[in-house]
Amino acid sequence: MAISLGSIADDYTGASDLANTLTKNGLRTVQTVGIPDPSLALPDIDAVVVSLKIRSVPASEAVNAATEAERWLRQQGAGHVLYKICSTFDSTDAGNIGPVTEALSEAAGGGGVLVTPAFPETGRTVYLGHLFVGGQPLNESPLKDHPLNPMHDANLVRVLARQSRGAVGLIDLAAIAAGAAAAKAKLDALARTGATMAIADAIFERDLETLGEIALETPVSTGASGLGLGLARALVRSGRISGSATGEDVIRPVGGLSAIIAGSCSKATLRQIDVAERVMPVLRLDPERLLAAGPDQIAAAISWAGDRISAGPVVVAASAAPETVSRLQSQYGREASGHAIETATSIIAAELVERGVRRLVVAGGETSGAAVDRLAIPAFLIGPEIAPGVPVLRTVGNTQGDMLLALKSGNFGGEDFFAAALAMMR
Ligand SMILES: Nc1ncnc2c1ncn2[C@@H]1O[C@H](COP(=O)(O)OP(=O)(O)O)[C@@H](O)[C@H]1O
Ligand SMILES: O=C(O)[C@@H](O)C(=O)COP(=O)(O)O
Repeated sequence: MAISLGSIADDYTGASDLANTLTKNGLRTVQTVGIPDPSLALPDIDAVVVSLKIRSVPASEAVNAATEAERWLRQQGAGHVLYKICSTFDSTDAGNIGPVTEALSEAAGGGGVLVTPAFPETGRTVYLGHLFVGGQPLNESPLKDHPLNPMHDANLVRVLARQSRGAVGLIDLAAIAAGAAAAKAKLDALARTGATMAIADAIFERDLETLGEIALETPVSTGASGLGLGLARALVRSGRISGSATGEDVIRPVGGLSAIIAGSCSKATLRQIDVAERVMPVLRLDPERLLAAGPDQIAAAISWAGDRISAGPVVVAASAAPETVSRLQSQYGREASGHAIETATSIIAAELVERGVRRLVVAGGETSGAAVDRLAIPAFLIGPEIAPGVPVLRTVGNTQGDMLLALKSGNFGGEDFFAAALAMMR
């Protein structure tokens, strides 16, 4: 198997978002969880997205995991490696977007790296280096209240520079509108002046198509699904792959029971939980009691779900509004509370799978990572899209047999997302 495109995703929902975009744009794609064991049989594919859980870990840990994944992807034939980050540039002044991008670039021989989180399909656009989420600058959007990485600056040149060793430049929309050659010349000129990375503006898909063409001429790029779209379309245009991927056969029914686990506290997920409550039982975990008396709360949640699940899907949610999240964090610390809740939701997910759940929806990036790790699922095939950025996934090499999953990024999906997802998972 020689792949055309390799990607390293900094979280698991982001990985399935990217794999979905690549599949929709014609690349036969597999999402692996970490570097797969050599014994895992993968089908004939054009692209691999290696899911890592490195968005909110110490930078040195993220760099080590990502460079190891890059080495593996190059061994599989990848000429270009995309580092998949969040379309909201989810990061802190300590990293990990800058440190990982610089390390991947150094491993590939250096040169300026193109960076853009733009993903117009979900309302993420970049203009003059400033990220907009829907109609709002990043720092005024709900991401200002993110439980792990609150975003307080929309100027990505500034944000990325704070977490990087090298200088950061800007390829503005005017350069991109002038075409691939002009934009590539700008990237090269910035690199000559010492910039290790350049934030690229992008508002429309055509901008991402231009950026994809440029990125393919370099060994490494960093971006969200929008850049994935640009790269995939550039690969298909170049004739290097046939562009005939389809995910329909991936959703062959698996049967079994179904459940939803939510740990995202994003505005979209909070609304989705409220709406689901009209049509299915919802258990709202009490995070304060969960932190104070973990095992009892977890056992109670499993028992609550166990009593109801044979009659239909249930939702178990830790999610809470920003005020509640801040209260808990000031008492227990940001990382400790996030980690304890992720552990709890992952145990609940694994216990429900033990009790026969084979169709599972998980809301939240970190939450999904913890759940998939506990379930020890090695890889996924990519099925049809439920909502922009969220495909149905079918497990590959899973010891519990085939399962269908949806790993939903906190901010993605319409208000009826949970029912819509389960309607596609039989
Ligand atoms: N009630 C709560 N209070 C504090 N933190 C919470 C609560 N519920 C969930 N969390 C934590 O918030 C984080 C949400 O991150 P994540 O799962 O990545 O969601 P998103 O996709 O919205 O970013 C996780 O670490 C989760 O454990
Ligand atoms: O790019 C995106 O917006 C998503 O793919 C993503 O990474 C979102 O992160 P989470 O909300 O933490 O899942």
